Amino acid sequence: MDFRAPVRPPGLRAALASVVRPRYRTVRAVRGLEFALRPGEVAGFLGPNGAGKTTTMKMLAGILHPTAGTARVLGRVPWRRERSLLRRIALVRGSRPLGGPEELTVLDTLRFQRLLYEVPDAEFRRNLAELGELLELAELMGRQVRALSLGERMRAGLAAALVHRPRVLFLDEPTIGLDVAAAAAVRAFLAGYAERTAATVLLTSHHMPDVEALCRRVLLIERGRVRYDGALDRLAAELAPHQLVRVTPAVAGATAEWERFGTVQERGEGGRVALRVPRAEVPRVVGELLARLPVAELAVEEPPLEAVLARFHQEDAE
Ligand SMILES: Nc1ncnc2c1ncn2[C@@H]1O[C@H](COP(=O)(O)OP(=O)(O)OP(=O)(O)O)[C@@H](O)[C@H]1O
Repeated sequence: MDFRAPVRPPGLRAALASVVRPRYRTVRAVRGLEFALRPGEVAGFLGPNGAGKTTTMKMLAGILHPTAGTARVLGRVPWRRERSLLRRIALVRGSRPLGGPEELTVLDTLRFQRLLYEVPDAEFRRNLAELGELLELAELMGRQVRALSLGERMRAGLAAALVHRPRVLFLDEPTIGLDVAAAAAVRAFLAGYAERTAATVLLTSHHMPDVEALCRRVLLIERGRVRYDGALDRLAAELAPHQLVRVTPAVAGATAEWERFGTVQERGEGGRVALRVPRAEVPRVVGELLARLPVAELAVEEPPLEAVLARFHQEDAE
C-alpha cells in the first residue's frame, strides 16, 4: 500500500509555491504482508510506530483501497464495500472511539448505528441491554457524546461498534489513553465478547497487558512486513537473544562472581540476583551455578515482553 504524500519545504515562499505546483513523494506503508486468521481466532497485531498496522486494518475494514495486492475478509474483498460484508465487520479505533455528530446523546448514537446497520428491532434491544450492562452504560445513555471523558467514550464506542454483532472485529489500540482501571475493564469486556460470540479479532496495542489478556497468537510486523507469526509465549524466545536466570543462594548473603556467569540485571535481598545470560549458554551456566554455589532456588525465565519488544522496536528504528 503506497500513499502519495505532499512534500512541503518550510518557509512562506515554499508554502505558496507548493499550492501552485504541489510536489509529492511515495510512502510505502505496507508491502508483501501475508497472513490468514481462522474463524474465532484472536490475534495480536504488533509492531513499532509506523510499521503499517493501522493502514492494514483500514484496508481490511474496507476504508482504504490498496495500491496493490489483495485481501479477503469473510470471503469478500473489503474495499468493494459490499453491504453484506460491512454489516458483519467493525473497526474500533481507540484514538477515535466514536464517529458521528458529537451533539447526539449516546443512546441516539446507538440508534443511529442500528439504522445504519439495519439491525432488527428485537435484536437491537437485546444487544443493547447486554452491552449496556457489561459496559455500564446506564448513566451515559442520556449524555451528549461531546461531554464524555475518554474512558466513557471508549465504552460507548465499543457499544456502537458491537451493536450489530460483527463477526470480525478490528481493534486498533482500544486502551490508548485509558487509566489502568478503565483499560482493565475494556480488556475484560473484549475477552468476554470474543469468547461469547466467537468473533474473529485482530488487535493492535502497544500495551502488553492487552495482548497477554486477549491473544494467544501474535503477528509482529516491521516496516510493512511480517517479522513473526506464532504463539505469544514463543515471541520472547524468538526475538530475545538472552534469558534471565534467577538465583537465590541457600546461605543469605552468599555471593559468587556473578559477572562470570552473565550480566547482573537485578539484585535483591539475601543475595538474590537475576542474571542475563545468552540463550545458548543457559544450560552450562545453570550447571556451573548449581555445582559451585549452595543454591536455594533457581529459575530460568524469558525476559518481559515489554522489554523484548522495546529492544526490537529500537533496533528496527536504527
Ligand atoms: N494518509 C497517509 N499519507 C501518507 N503517509 C501515510 C498516511 N497514513 C499512513 N502513512 C504512513 O504509512 C506508514 C504506516 O502508518 P500506520 O499508521 O499504518 O502505522 P502504525 O503501525 O499503525 O503505527 P502506530 O503504532 O504509530 O499507530 C507510516 O510511515 C505513516 O507515516
